[in-house]
Order: sequence, then C-alpha cells, then structure tokens
Amino acid sequence: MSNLMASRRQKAGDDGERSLIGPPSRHVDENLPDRDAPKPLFVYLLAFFSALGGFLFGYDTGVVSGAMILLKKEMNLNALWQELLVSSTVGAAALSALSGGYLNGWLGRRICILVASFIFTVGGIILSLAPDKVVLLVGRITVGLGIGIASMTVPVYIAEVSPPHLRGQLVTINSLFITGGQFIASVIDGAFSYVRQDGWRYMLGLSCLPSVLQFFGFIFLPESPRWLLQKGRSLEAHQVLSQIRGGQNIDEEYDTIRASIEEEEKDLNGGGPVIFRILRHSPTRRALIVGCGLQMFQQLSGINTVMYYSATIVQMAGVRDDKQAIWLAAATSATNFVFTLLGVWLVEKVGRRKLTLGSLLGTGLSLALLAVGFLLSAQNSPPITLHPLDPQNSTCRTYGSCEGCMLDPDCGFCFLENGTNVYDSSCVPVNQSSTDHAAWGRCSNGTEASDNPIWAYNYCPSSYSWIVLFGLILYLAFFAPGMGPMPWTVNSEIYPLWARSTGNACSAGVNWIFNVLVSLTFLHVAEFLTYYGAFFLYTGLAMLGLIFVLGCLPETKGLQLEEIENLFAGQLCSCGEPSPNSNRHVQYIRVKGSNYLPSDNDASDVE
Ligand SMILES: O[C@H]1[C@H](O)[C@@H](O)[C@H](O)[C@@H](O)[C@H]1O
Repeated sequence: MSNLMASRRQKAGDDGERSLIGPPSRHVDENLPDRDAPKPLFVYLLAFFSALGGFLFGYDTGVVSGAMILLKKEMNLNALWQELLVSSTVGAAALSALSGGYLNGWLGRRICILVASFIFTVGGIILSLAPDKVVLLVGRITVGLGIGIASMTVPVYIAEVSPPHLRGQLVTINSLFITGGQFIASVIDGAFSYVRQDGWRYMLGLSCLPSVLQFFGFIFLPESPRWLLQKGRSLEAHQVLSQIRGGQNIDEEYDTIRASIEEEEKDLNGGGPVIFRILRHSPTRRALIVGCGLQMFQQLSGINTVMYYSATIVQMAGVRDDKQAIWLAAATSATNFVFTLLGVWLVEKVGRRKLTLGSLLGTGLSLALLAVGFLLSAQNSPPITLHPLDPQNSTCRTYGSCEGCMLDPDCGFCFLENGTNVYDSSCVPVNQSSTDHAAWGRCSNGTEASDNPIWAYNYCPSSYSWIVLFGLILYLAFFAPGMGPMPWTVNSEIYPLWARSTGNACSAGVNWIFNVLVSLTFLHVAEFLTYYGAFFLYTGLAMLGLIFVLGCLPETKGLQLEEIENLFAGQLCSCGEPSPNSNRHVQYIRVKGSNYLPSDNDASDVE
C-alpha cells in the first residue's frame, strides 16, 4: 500500500485529472494492437530530418579512412598526423557531447540541431578547401564538435516527439542513419579513390549536402513539446504536440507530461548543477550508471576496431588488390547497415532488453570465433625463409615467422605465393612515409621485381582466414541490431525530463571517450597480446557487458517517458525485474475536461 501511496503522491499533483493506478500492461498504448495504433506521418518526417544528424555522424567518422589513403600521399602525412586527423574528430565529439547537455537545456533541442548542422556545413567547407594539414585539422575538429552535439541531441529529440509505441523504432532509425552514413562514406571513398588528384576534397566536402538539407528542414520544424512545457511555454507545447500527433486528441498525453514536469519542479532535489542533482537522486543515479555502462560496453565490444580492421581482414583472406579491398570494406559497412535495419524491426517486437542481451551474447561468441581464427593463423604462420642483408640493422631481421614480423609496427612481410603456398619470404622494414611499401628491397616502391612479390603490412597470409572472415560477418550480424543502436535508444528514454539532456550528454561523452581509447590502444594491445589475445580480451569485455545488461537493464518498451523513471526506483541490479515501486503506475485520464480530484476512496483508483 505504501508503494501505491508513494506512486500516487508522485503523480497526482495535477487537478483536473484523475489518476488510475494499474499494472503496466494496462496502459493505453499497449492496449492498442500495433497495426491499429496511429502512425502520424509528421513524426516520421521529424525523425527523418533529425536522423540526418546520425547520417553525418556516420559519414564523417567513416569517410576519413578512404580520404587518408589519398591525403597521406598528397600532403606527405606521417603516422602522427594521420592519427591526429582521425582521432581529433572523435576527441572533439567527446568534448562537445559533454557540453551539449547544457546547450540542450538552455537553447532547446531544435536550436541545438540547427547549430550542429551549421557546424557540420562549416566543417565540410573547411575540409574541402583546406590548403594544408593544419587547416585540415581545424576542419576535422569542427566536424567533431558537430558530431558530439548531434549524437546526444538527436535521440533525445526523436524520443520526445514520438508516441510511445513508435519511440524505440524511430530512435533506432537514427542508428540506422549512422550506419547508413558509414556505408555511403565507404562507397564515396571507393568511387573517389580513382580520383588521385584532390579526390579527398570531394570525399570530405560532400557531407555539406545532408547538413544543409537538415539545416533548412529544421528552420521549419518544431521544438520538442516536452522542452517547451518545461520552459513554461504551454500554449506552444500544446499546439506542437497536436501538430505532431496529426490532430488526434492529445489531452491525455499533454496532461501526463505537464503533471510530471510539475512534480519534478516540486521535487528538484535541491539546487546546484544538474549533474550533482542526478547523482544525489538515486533513480537518476541508477539510470545514469545503466546509460553510461551501456555506452561503455558498446565501445569495449570493439565495433570500431572490427570496422577499421575489416579491410585488413579481407586482405588476409587473400584479396590483395587495393581497389577490391576498398570495395570489400564497403561490403562490411553495408552488412553493418543491413543488420541495423533488423534492429529497427525488432526493437518494438522483442523489446530493448532481450534485443541487447541476444546481441551481446552473439557479439561475444563471434569475437571468440575471430580470436580462434587469429590463433590458428598465428600457430600456422608462414616461416621466414630469406634473410636479406639489412642496411638499417632493424628489429625486422630477428623474426622467424610472419606472426612476429607483422606485430612489429616497423616491419612488414614480403613473399611469393603459389596458390596457398607461401615461399621466398622475408621480414623487412616498412617505408616510414607510406605503409604500402617496404623501405627497401623487392617490396619497396618503384622496384620492378619480375616475380611480383606481395607486401603484407599488418597481416599474414593464412589458410584459416575464412574463419576470421566468417567471424567478422557474424560479429556484425549480431552487433548491429542490438549493441549498435540500443545504447542510444535506451539513453534517450531512461532519464526524467530535468535530467534528460545532461544524462544523455554524459553517456554520449562516455561513448566517445571509450571510442578514442579503444581505437588508440588497439594496435598496442595487439602488439602486447597478439591479435588473438586482443580479440579474446574483447570477448571477455563483451561477456562482462552481458552480465551488466542481464543484471541492470530494465525493459522500457511501450512505456511513456514519464513512467520510465519508476523503473529505477528499486535497487540497481534486479535482473530486469521491475522494482516493487514500478509495477504500479499512474495513468492520467481527463474526465470530461472537469476538475476531477482523485480520491483515496475511489474504487477505480486502486487495482
Ligand atoms: O552505434 C554506433 C554504430 O554502431 C557505429 O557503427 C559505430 O561506429 C559507433 O561507434 C556506434 O556508436
């Protein structure tokens, strides 16, 4: 009973409505069969224009690998500059995602999306016109700032304008656009890799098209009604909500949002910065742990390493032609994209929790398969049979097989091939200005060796590479529908309005910080643990993630945003079971527009 009272106290602050307390299964949206639930077109339009932010996130993070192949030759970039141009964007995204929380609360979601698309456009222009590497770096930091703001604002905006029965699907569309952006970027990379002179300018500059489209779209699109209500602009909020819901009766939804905001205002958990209030208030603190944990485990399961390394994996499997390898890497991003589509379809069918659990389990198993593939390749690594005189007396001459040679970033494997048979192999230093060639000898640039030796940098030829290739496809098939989109989707729904932008800013920041950490450490980890060791490590981390999700992620499917806070009222890790405080919740029903006051004696008020 005390739970009931607490629940009622929590929600019954609005006169003019009466509260009905009932189990989650009874609430309005779940009673409607999916096919009968209204699907107002306008909300799809909003989701599309917002998700262009996701597209830009995917495009700008994905396009750089292809651009770098041309850039490093044209601008003579050394390893440090290449690293800077790739990681600066992700680092800037981390910073701007963290500060995006404040901007979101202050300026609103719409203005933040406008600011992000403006920054994307400016960044794209800087990049396409850059006369030197310093300006390129400025451009890459600029787009990173846009990505950070977009990555935390767009899911929040979509979640706030969506009706509950479509919310998971629509927010997941943003992730579909991220992987779509990565896929289109790889196709553009492939197409413009033939344009040796300035091809990179087109690759980097083309991002201006979607950002301009988004900017003009958002000039005409409305602000989130929830944010408007929070700012006391109730008339506008009512109008916007009714526009978004296609003229349906919105009174009930409007009242629920308003009541919850009024309740939040009464119970602001003292003053001070929002992050401190989040940490002081246990339900939001728990939600923040779940949100940040999900984002951390998303990156720790190694998605960006696998994507980055996919070109090498296909080379290892025997595709030696550069162009073919680029197109096969595009096929990898296409796989990521197609399987995210599966996630969009599944999220409202099986729910967030089951989807994430199934995805993590499959991701872990595929990582183990990848590791086994690398282990077998290492154990059967081709021996080094030639030991040419090394003028630099480098470490390369000390290795007995390809495995040790390829793990040393300063060396590469030069060999001849007859079917699957490797012969006349040597380990020689890599050319410091381009890893495409050896520093000297048969595999160096400009050497016209009649027997056409093959230069393998970062990989070894292996007859077990099909296991690795299979592991890669399996990994994407499991990761993309669940662990890819769910951290973004779940974060957009688990915080109450007052904590939503700050909560999302923190969790998006965690995502970007772990993205930089994992990508920057991968080669070093591989150097110390070997490739199979690195992939076994990711397997272990994915399994830890599985335990975390199993223990801590509740199901949010079908609930109103205002109801979700209750899921975190109980202890943190309750294995997805709703806490005792959350299995009753309140519905607000306007009774003929009258000022109906809830009464404790009213039989309809209790179960
Ligand atoms: O959800 C996205 C998506 O899965 C991308 O493919 C990945 O590159 C991002 O890091 C991730 O946040």
